Parts: sequence; C-alpha cells; structure tokens
Amino acid sequence: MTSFKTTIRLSGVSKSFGETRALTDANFEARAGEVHAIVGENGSGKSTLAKIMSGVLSPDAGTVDILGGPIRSPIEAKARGLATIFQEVLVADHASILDNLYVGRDGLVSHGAGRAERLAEAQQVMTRFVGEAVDLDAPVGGLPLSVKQWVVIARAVLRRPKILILDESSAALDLGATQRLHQEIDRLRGEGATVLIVTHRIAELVRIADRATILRDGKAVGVLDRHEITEERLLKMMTPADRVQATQPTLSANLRQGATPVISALGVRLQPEARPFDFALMPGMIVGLAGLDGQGQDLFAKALAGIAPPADGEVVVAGDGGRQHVVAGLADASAQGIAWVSGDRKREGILPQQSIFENFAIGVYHRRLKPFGVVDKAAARRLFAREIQRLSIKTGPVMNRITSLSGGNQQKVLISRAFASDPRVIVLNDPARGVDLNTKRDLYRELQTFAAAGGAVVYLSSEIEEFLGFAHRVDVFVQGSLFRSLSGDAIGEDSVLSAMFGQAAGTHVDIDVSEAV
Ligand SMILES: Nc1ncnc2c1ncn2[C@@H]1O[C@H](COP(=O)(O)OP(=O)(O)OP(=O)(O)O)[C@@H](O)[C@H]1O
Repeated sequence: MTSFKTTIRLSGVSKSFGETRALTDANFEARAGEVHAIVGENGSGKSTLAKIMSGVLSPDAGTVDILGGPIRSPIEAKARGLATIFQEVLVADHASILDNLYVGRDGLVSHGAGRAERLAEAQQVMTRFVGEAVDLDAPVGGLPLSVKQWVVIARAVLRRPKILILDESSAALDLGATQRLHQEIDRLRGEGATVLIVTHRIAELVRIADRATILRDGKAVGVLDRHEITEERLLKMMTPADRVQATQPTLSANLRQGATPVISALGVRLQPEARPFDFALMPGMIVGLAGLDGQGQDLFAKALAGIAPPADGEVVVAGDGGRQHVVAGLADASAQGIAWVSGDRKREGILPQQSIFENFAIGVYHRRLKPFGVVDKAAARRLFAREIQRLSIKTGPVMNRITSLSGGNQQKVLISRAFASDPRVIVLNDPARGVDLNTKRDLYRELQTFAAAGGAVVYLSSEIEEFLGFAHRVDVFVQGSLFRSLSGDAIGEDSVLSAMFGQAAGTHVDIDVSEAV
C-alpha cells in the first residue's frame, strides 16, 4: 500500500468579508509529491483559501495545519517552506531583476557578499524560464508582462519551497512558456514538493494535476483523481444549481460576405523592420489573433483599438454612410465604436480607487447622456443590473471598491463595460485570462450574438483551444507580421500551432481588401 505524507490539512475553515461569505466550513487536504488543482467559478473562494494557507488572511473558524502546525503570518509561512505566487504580478518596477528575485530575504543584493553566487543561481533559473539569458541588472518596470511573471515565479522557486502555491500564475504566459512552467512543476513534484495550482485553464489541469479539489460558493464540494478530471465533470461540480447553464457556442454561418469591412488596415507595419500586411474585418465576423509571445499580435490588437499606432500604415474604420475614417487614438477609436477589453486589467483596465459601478459606467457615460450633457445615472444603473445578470457577475454592493471583487469578476466588469458602450467592433486582448469556464462560455455566446447582429470581433488569445468552434478566421502572427490566415475548417489545434512556429501547414488565405478601401 502506498502511504501519503499529508502536508496541508484544513478543516471546517470559514472566512467572511462583511456580508460576503468567501469560505464556509471548507475542508482541504494535499500531499507531498503531488500537483493539486483548486478549481471553481470566479468568486468561489479559491484565492481566499490560498491566502489563508499563506498566512495572509486568518480564518474566522476552523483549523489549519501546514507542515505540522497552523500558519499565523506570511513570515511563518515562508519560514516553514511555503511560497505563494499570487494572481496579481507583484514586482517592484524600479528595482532590478536580481533585487526583485531576492527581495525579502536579507535586504537587497546589488552590493555585498553573496552577490556572485546569487547572480549565477538567478541567471541559471531565469535563463531556464525565459528561454534566453536576461540582464539581471535591468529594472523590472520596462519588461513585458510575461518576463515579470517569470521574475515572480523564479523568486518563489529560488526559495526551494516544500509547498508552492500558484494562483493563476500561467495566465500571462504563452504556450512555450506554459510548457516550461509545467516542466518546473514536474521537477518540484519529483523532489517531493506539494504544488497547488489555481487555474481556469482546463487543458492545463488535465495535463498536470494529480488531483483537483472543487469549490462551489465557498464550500469544497469534491475531490477528483487525475483520471476523473474532465471539463464536463468539473463544470457540473462547480456550477451552483441556480446558475443557468450556457449552451455550447455555435458558429454563426450567415456571414455577410462581400460587405464593406467595418475595420481594415492597408500596408500596416507594426515595427519598422517588420513586413507590411493588409487586414480586413467584415461585419458579423469573429477573428482570432494568435502567435507566440511577442510576435506582433498584441501590437496589432492595440493598433486596431487606437492605443498604439502602427509604425507605418493606417487603421481605417468605416464611418456613417460608408465614409472612411482613420483611427487617431484611443478616444477616437472609442468614438468610432471600437471597444477595447484588456487582459492586463491591473495596468490597462480597472480604476482601483473607484467603485464597481463607476468602473462599469465610465464606458457608457459618453454614449448615454441626457440632453444638456447630464449623465443619466439611473439608466446606467439599470444597464449594469442587466449586465450583472447576463455575465453572472458576483458582486456585493456596487458602490464598493472594484478591488473588493475576485479577479475574475473584475474582468467580467470590464467585459460588460465594453458591451454596454454599444460598439460596432470589440477588440479583446486575452479577455478570458482568469475567467471561469462557465463565464468563458457565456462570453463566447455573447460575442457570437453580437456578431450575428452585425458586430465585428477581434479576439486575441494565448490559448489555441479558445478559437476552436468560435472564430471564423484565425490570423497568426510571426516576427511582427501577419503570417497566415486560417478560415473555417482549416482552423485546428495543429494548423494554428504550426503557423505559430512559422510552418506551412494549413491553408493560406490571402486577404484582399483592395476593393473595399
Ligand atoms: N478583501 C475583500 N473584501 C471584500 N470581499 C472580498 C475580499 N476578498 C474576497 N472577497 C469576496 O470573497 C469571495 C471569494 O473571493 P476569491 O477571491 O477567494 O474568489 P476566487 O475563487 O479566487 O475568484 P477568481 O477566480 O475570480 O479569482 C468573492 O465574492 C469576493 O468578492
């Protein structure tokens, strides 16, 4: 018989924030040498559980036994060998990579004893993670989100933890990087560590989790073994009985082909040295943007939304009466009916000092003014109430700060803001990051309804699975330029992946916008 060493045991744990019950009488158990996933809808209590285990929050009731005793503070957690990577990417922007890696150990390490060993150790780990050597003295502030995420992961791994908790830590990583993270998780498991992962990425769960504990409304409702973990089973267990099940997305066939593109780009160059390309998006169409990290797809999404103009060429939107209008910035794009949803909600999305309602309403005020420029707050409130229902946003009083919501629910507020601005085009940059399975399905359905009514959707994702059965076309970016467009049946996991690596599998569809512009 195999004997397991239990490293974590939580019994009857409850935690409330005001009137919100985040955890109610929850039990949880994990072992040495296992990867254990914590799964549940947005707001089901996953992060609260992780924070209690990490000593950041103390439970209102129940017992916590981690590696032999309760944990009363983050310092105690650290001393006992527990490291946690929280949902938000927490780095000191002004400090170097090296200082960020060793912060909190024994002061900063830019000078003094031990620098040489630490440099070597840090360089080795960062090279393994990022896939190439990095300048450890570079300030973290200017680095891409994915490298910042690696800094946070490396900081935890360098402590050689006995328990590692990853709360949505792969969210900012692309395909190759996620694979490298999985290798690291395998290595830690092999060394006997307990690895807890909180993730909404189902493919990830199936690939690496030995067991999964499912939370529903703050209660642990079951534990699945590796062979029992399937998307349908997880959905069934995590969905509250009163939650309307979304239907599987179906692809609308009645594309109005031949219509004028609602948004197009001719001879666009994203970087001075990159190859120029053309792009056109018809009303009723959902186009996926794909690529390995940093291949230009994110720059292009930002160019379409007016956030960062391309290095060369123009983005053109069809205005009233067929007029062509060159997009001249974010406010202009928004006035032309192009809405933007960012996946990096902390930097580009939420206004952390504002209420939940204000974060929603800011997107609709300019379109829902009463005569004489007076804001119709009552109308905005009614609209928000409808959106809360539609996307099942789990919120307390809407005048509470946006930061009181769980991460996934903050993201849902941003998505609802985009829908409510009556856009003609919605550009979404990895919007499903940190969003639960049910909401992903709701989101696909809402976007399909929007497209079926003549709207156009640009959907950037780092997960290929998201495009399947959802996008009419997937545009794959390589080296800062559009490499391949895959349409209809040509969209498959293998064909998109091959194109991402610059290979020729799949059907090459040239986009001809010359007639339209
Ligand atoms: N500091 C806080 N103040 C008020 N409410 C809070 C606070 N932290 C969490 N909550 C509430 O507790 C509930 C559980 O939140 P938690 O962050 O644990 O959910 P989660 O399962 O991690 O969600 P997600 O998948 O969206 O990250 C939510 O309803 C959330 O709004």
